[in-house]
Amino acid sequence: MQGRETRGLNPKLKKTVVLVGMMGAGKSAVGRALASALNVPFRDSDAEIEKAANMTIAEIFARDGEAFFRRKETQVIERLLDARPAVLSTGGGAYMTEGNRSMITQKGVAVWLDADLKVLWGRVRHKDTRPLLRTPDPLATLNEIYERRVPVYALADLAVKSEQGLSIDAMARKVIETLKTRPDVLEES
Ligand SMILES: Nc1ncnc2c1ncn2[C@@H]1O[C@H](COP(=O)(O)OP(=O)(O)OP(=O)(O)O)[C@@H](O)[C@H]1O
Ligand SMILES: O=C(O)C1=C[C@@H](O)[C@@H](O)[C@H](O)C1
Ligand SMILES: [Mg+2]
Repeated sequence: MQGRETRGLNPKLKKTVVLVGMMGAGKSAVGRALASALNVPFRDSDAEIEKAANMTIAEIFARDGEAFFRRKETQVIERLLDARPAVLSTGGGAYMTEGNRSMITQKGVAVWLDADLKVLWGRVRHKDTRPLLRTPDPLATLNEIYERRVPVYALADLAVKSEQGLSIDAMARKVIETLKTRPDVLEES
């Protein structure tokens, strides 16, 4: 997406934008559109872990457990933060660890994609790929995870509200507008 906001302006990304938030917030989908608009690489920690293991996340959780997955997630995020500025979408649980949070804010900028429970459920309910939601009552589980995590996501450097009906490209444009408030992150030239 090379939108009106970026065409001809050539904004320069100086730090990696790390998207954090709940499952279904749009970190992967919006992250891809954002990277394309800013003309920087797109990385996704979940996809990197799956590629390295040659297994899906559900398979990794089942075979090696969540603690193993979390260790891999931290390693992948650390490696990707040391590369040139990019858009990095994280898994929904990555921002819960204090070590991950401080590493992200030190080397990049954390942007919380803040969607409410109804929007999230509408996006994740038809998919069986998220092991944490494989419970007898996945909506109740999503609600519990949401209540527990929201205060932590709120610690992110920046937040962008994801409203119902806002397209992926529109959301990426909204993130760019928010990044423009931080010239140390996005320099307009
Ligand atoms: N703004 C949006 N408008 C419409 N659909 C969206 C929007 N954002 C995301 N989606 C859709 O919702 C689904 C979940 O989005 P996505 O996979 O990007 O979430 P995520 O935050 O990466 O979740 P996870 O933490 O599980 O990786 C996808 O099908 C995606 O296309
Ligand atoms: O919210 C979570 O803890 C998760 C979200 C996904 O992105 C994956 O990282 C995995 O399914 C765990
Ligand atoms: Mg994702």
